[in-house]
Amino acid sequence: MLRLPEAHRDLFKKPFGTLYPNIGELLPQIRDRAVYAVGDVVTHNLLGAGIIPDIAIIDGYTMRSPCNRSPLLRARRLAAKNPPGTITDELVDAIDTAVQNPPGVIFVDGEEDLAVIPLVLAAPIGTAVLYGQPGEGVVLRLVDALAKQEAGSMLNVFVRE
Ligand SMILES: CC(C)(COP(=O)(O)OP(=O)(O)OC[C@H]1O[C@@H](n2cnc3c(N)ncnc32)[C@H](O)[C@@H]1O)[C@@H](O)C(=O)NCCC(=O)NCCS
Ligand SMILES: Nc1nc2c(ncn2[C@@H]2O[C@H](COP(=O)(O)OP(=O)(O)OP(=O)(O)O)[C@@H](O)[C@H]2O)c(=O)[nH]1
Repeated sequence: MLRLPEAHRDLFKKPFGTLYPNIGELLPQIRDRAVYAVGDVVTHNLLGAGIIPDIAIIDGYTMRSPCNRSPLLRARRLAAKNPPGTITDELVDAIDTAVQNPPGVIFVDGEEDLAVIPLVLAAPIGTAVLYGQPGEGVVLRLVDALAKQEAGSMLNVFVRE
């Protein structure tokens, strides 16, 4: 697995894209795009806005029950262990499987926040990636060459264990 050194955590606390106070404000940006969501609240709010993410990465109970309802029922269901502060090979493999055969819901046993990095690296150009910024709102990153380059350099600060 890859571990995020304590010294570099701050690098990941600032938004890795554009911060919006709510999903409603970014809807025009993601219409006609594949949407990948990281987090239970983000996924819940996308469904509430009538948007079914092509990939949802969640970790908490909040979403487990709604995932048994129609919108995501037909999605491939994957599981991956991922302790806080890490990116496990299991999570990366689940992301690759879901990207190759969407739609998919990845249930993370642990913490899903850092999944944004491998997700941006695996996502096709043009995909909209959304994740929650605690207490501030939702971050949108449209996947382009720069996003992949930045995600690659963020991955470089991790230590392989
Ligand atoms: C820096 C991050 C990614 C490190 O995550 P890590 O896996 O080590 O988990 P950590 O124990 O730090 O956090 C556990 C959970 O508490 C939440 N959290 C973290 N810091 C705060 C905070 N200051 N206030 C409220 N909630 C917080 C996070 O959303 C996270 O889900 C995380 O702390 C964080 O800030 N996440 C929110 C932003 C995010 O997802 N960034 C990733 C984009 S590349
Ligand atoms: N205002 C607003 N805030 C949001 C939205 N989505 C996420 N957030 C914020 O981001 C935080 C984390 O969102 P998520 O990562 O989706 O929620 P989560 O999966 O329960 O969070 P962790 O498991 O702790 O990572 C939320 O608690 C909110 O503070 C949104 O649509 N609107």
